[in-house]
Amino acid sequence: MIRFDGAGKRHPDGTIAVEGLDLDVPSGRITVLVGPSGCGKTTLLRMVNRMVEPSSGRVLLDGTDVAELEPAKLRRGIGYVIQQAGLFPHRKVIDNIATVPYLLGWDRRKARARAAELLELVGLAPETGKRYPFQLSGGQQQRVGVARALAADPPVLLMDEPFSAVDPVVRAGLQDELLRLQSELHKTVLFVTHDIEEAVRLGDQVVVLRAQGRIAQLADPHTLLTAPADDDVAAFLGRDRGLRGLGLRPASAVDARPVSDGLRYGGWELTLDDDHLPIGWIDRDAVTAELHPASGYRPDTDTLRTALDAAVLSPAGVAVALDADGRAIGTASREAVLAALAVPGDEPGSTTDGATGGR
Ligand SMILES: Nc1ncnc2c1ncn2[C@@H]1O[C@H](COP(=O)(O)OP(=O)(O)OP(=O)(O)O)[C@@H](O)[C@H]1O
Repeated sequence: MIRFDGAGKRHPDGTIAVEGLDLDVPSGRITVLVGPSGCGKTTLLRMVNRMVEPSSGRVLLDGTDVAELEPAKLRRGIGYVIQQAGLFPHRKVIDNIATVPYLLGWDRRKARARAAELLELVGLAPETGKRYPFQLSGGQQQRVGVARALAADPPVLLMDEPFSAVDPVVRAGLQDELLRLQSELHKTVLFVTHDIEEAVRLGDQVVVLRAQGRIAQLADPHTLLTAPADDDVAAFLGRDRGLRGLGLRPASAVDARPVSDGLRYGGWELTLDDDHLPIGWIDRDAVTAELHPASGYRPDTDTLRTALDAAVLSPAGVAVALDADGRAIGTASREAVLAALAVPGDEPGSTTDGATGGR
């Protein structure tokens, strides 16, 4: 775990970059620092690997004050990914990735074998390793940057706006990739962005900062979107924050009506075959028994967004909950899906565990 314990930074010219922050960054999770330009995000991130020394307070890594650790050694145990990847232009991709293993004194063959493994892990073809950074696209360079940060298998990853220099489509791909990697690797990730969309997509917890590194809110993405701490946070989250929450909440949160409780909604009836596979909706008042497509969602793997989409597309306004074999297990109206967006018992401004508040 990384702990900021009253960590502050006052520069010699008197600028207070960070006033003094208490924050716990839990192990094995992604914590995102988000906030307007100049609020101190990069300063906080760099305090962890001692690229910035706090002028007050401490930063603890698994209980040890990083100030007691030798910087070069500390940094070898912390992956660091920055905007534009920051690759060495004169070194082949494979050697860029192997930078830290070389520094750790691994022999060349072992270091390159590890780098080749990492190329694959971040979704790049083996031949990419032989190229120079300028021969890669921006998105590919960022992948190399991530691979390089992971080379010595550090438990901690610091990521400073790593995806902000690429276009939105590539960026979404890189975000997916990071989530996939994290589901395998379980690193302690501290991720800086000024993009709230990225923050709620990636963060297990999101720390919204105001000027001088003060915490405006610390919460999981869903709580943040549905219960912003105050008007400033709500404004920062944007007007469509409620809709964005749909993509974050699992469809299992919907209180679906079991198939055994009936398949009629007003004049519409869902027909199933003998195996409970949906055939379609029938308008019971219509003269002909025309079948209308039944759209469904998987409660175990989909989000509320998919469930709502299925409900909206259905002529009855009802989504069909399906099991892994496509059998109907329940039905959920638009209203039922939307009701799942509300978090019972959550008070506006509540924070998650691990928050120790700002000063
Ligand atoms: N060496 C320095 N001397 C004086 N002030 C500095 C120095 N480095 C940073 N600052 C100031 O500290 C504040 C925080 O900077 P920091 O780079 O941490 O912000 P940030 O939130 O990462 O910003 P951005 O999103 O624009 O990258 C800013 O006001 C910045 O101008």
